[in-house]
Amino acid sequence: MHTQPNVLQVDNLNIAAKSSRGALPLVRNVNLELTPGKVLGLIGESGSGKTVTSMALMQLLDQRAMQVQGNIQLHGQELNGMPTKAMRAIRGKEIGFIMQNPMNAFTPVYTIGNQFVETIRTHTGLGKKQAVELAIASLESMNLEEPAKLMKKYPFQLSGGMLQRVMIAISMSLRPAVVIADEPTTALDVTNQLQVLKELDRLRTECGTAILLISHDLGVISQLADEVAVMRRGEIVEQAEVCDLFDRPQHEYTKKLLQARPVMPFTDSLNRLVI
Ligand SMILES: Nc1ncnc2c1ncn2[C@@H]1O[C@H](COP(=O)(O)OP(=O)(O)OP(=O)(O)O)[C@@H](O)[C@H]1O
Ligand code: NI
Repeated sequence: MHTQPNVLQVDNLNIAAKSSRGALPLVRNVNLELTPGKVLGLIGESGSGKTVTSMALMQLLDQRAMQVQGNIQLHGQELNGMPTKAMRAIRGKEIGFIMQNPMNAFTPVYTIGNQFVETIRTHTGLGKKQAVELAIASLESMNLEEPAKLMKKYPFQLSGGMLQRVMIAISMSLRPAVVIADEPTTALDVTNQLQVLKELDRLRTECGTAILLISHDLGVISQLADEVAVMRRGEIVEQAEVCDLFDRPQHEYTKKLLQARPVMPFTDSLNRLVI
């Protein structure tokens, strides 16, 4: 069988919170592989370490508070410990990030348009006019109406769901090799959830983007993920192809997670997204 090279490979990731009483382990021995065009789902109860893991991959954890050990390789390039400036060039361009809390992703004092255009221009050679056009097209693809007007607004003038869609538009506009999506649909109503899932699916099929999808919504996971990793208390306890995991969970914890919420019977992933 032909195996595709990994775009993002995480080996032996350990994360600990620094405290006066020493390091408090939050994430232990995590190994993850993201391949082009594939979606890896990450599930696990609240507090199990999903967000901390995703923040570590982006090198967004505060080094004064957290200790991150292990290898995080993007196309073979080590990200862990990379200087801030070099990492900034990768974030957004090579790795798109959809944060669990959209408010944190924006600066309150600049308009949406300002921040969007600035992000595009930082990472591409595009002029102002083309950057504005790209921003507007991306906002439209997220079902956001009157994008030109929207660009003139400030983050606090938008609802959580709208901000979430703007953030997704920004993270997708540069067609990154990797997208890390932390609960991308949680703040959205059903129509917009579907739109986001479709866009993520389009990104992976059209651009071959590798996606890490964190969600507590097993319906979302079953629709989009190819493989699923299950996290419990900072450790991956089980990882399998999505249909195997849903049909034949091995670990007791996975069985409990699946029982906690009724899941739609598994069909061929994503065919159901087409409406
Ligand atoms: N800055 C921090 N300092 C110390 N501990 C932290 C910090 N941020 C998170 N934690 C702890 O790390 C653990 C994992 O939190 P994390 O946010 O990754 O969970 P999660 O799986 O994303 O949960 P949820 O499903 O609720 O989003 C929790 O025990 C949390 O209290
Ligand atoms: Ni989280």
